[in-house]
Amino acid sequence: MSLILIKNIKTLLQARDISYAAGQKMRDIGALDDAFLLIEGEKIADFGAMADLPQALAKLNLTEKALTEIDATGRVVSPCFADSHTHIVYAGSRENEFVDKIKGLSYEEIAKRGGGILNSAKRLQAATEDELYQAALGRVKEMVGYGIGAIEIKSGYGLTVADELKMLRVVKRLKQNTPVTIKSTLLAAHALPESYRNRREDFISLIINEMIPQAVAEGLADYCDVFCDKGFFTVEETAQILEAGARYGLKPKIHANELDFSGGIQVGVAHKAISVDHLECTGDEEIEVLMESHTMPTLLPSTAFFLRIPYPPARQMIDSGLPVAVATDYNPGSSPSGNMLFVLSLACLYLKMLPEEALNAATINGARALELESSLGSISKGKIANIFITNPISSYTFIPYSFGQGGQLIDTVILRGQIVKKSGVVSF
Ligand SMILES: N=CN[C@@H](CCC(=O)O)C(=O)O
Ligand SMILES: [Zn+2]
Repeated sequence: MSLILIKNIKTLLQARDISYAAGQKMRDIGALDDAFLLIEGEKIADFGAMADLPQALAKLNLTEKALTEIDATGRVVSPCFADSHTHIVYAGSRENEFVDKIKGLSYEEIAKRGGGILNSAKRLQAATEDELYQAALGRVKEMVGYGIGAIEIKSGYGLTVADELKMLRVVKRLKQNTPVTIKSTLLAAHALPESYRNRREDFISLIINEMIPQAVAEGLADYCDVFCDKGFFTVEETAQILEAGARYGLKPKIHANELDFSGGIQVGVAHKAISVDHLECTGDEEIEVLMESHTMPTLLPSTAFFLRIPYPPARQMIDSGLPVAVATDYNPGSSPSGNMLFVLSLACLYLKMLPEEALNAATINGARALELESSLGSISKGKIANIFITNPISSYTFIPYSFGQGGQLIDTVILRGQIVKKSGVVSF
């Protein structure tokens, strides 16, 4: 079995067994200075202070094992980020809408003119599964370069039975062919197709009677999602779809309260959603509902940045005792970037989160928003060894501080105990 020893680590983050961090506890990032980390096979075997390394090594039979040593002097080592909300299976970009937006059109106005999600749907329907797979694989590699080791990927640009399944088959291939931990979500209720303009109920029936059963029969979906917001799907429609999903064993992770106080948070919590995501329009009432739930509030600051809409009240949420996760929402319309490092900077600057809170939100809380907290998100013995090593930096606060960095901040990424990024190059 392979053995990797990372030694002389300047600071090891999340060095503890934890399943999520909420409220005041988000200020603690479990930092251990002058540390080592031992990886055996796919898993974290041990970690601790450098002073304790000889004892840890004595416990291992080194003569039988090939040992790779990495000197992490001056570097920060962290569990990889878990990006719990993305739409990275898509065809073509939407920079023409970017220009419309600069000229003053809102997201909803662009959508009403046949732009937005319907524009991406047209392009996706014309693309082959292979073309979509190659493009999405490139995005997965790019995201690994930013230190991401787990990704949720949604459908929602297909909008026909065949095309939604085509998207989910691409996600299945990514699950099988990459070392990244991937979860897939059926988001058939992402936008109402033009052909259903005057018969919404027919589209809801199609989702309930065909898309959900077929996606589940092929083993293509882990979760079920609805864009519950003004101009998209109502609370009643959302409830109908989530109930149908539940009958087929799909738990909800939903888009809620991005464009309005839509009731999305309430309907998500009522249906025991694993997460409710976006939450730009959140007030006291919504926070109270979240406080009484196990649902992870998931914030997507690069979307608010790109759409120039108000940021969600993260400070109020955390100060009320809630946990929050952050994710990239990587998609061609509202967040054309999978750069979690930039998301951390936005979380600090505009969500007013402390660096420790932002790092918790992107690691252990992101893992929890994917139900992966028992195997990922912290440095605990027995968890899967998904970790990144930065270039030499002055402190972990440098990560969100140095905004606009590309993946060059991250020197090495290890996924399932294998080095997949070294000296800036991702390969798998
Ligand atoms: N808000 C809904 N869905 C995506 C945007 C999709 C698009 O504009 O293509 C989001 O999460 O931001
Ligand atoms: Zn989204």
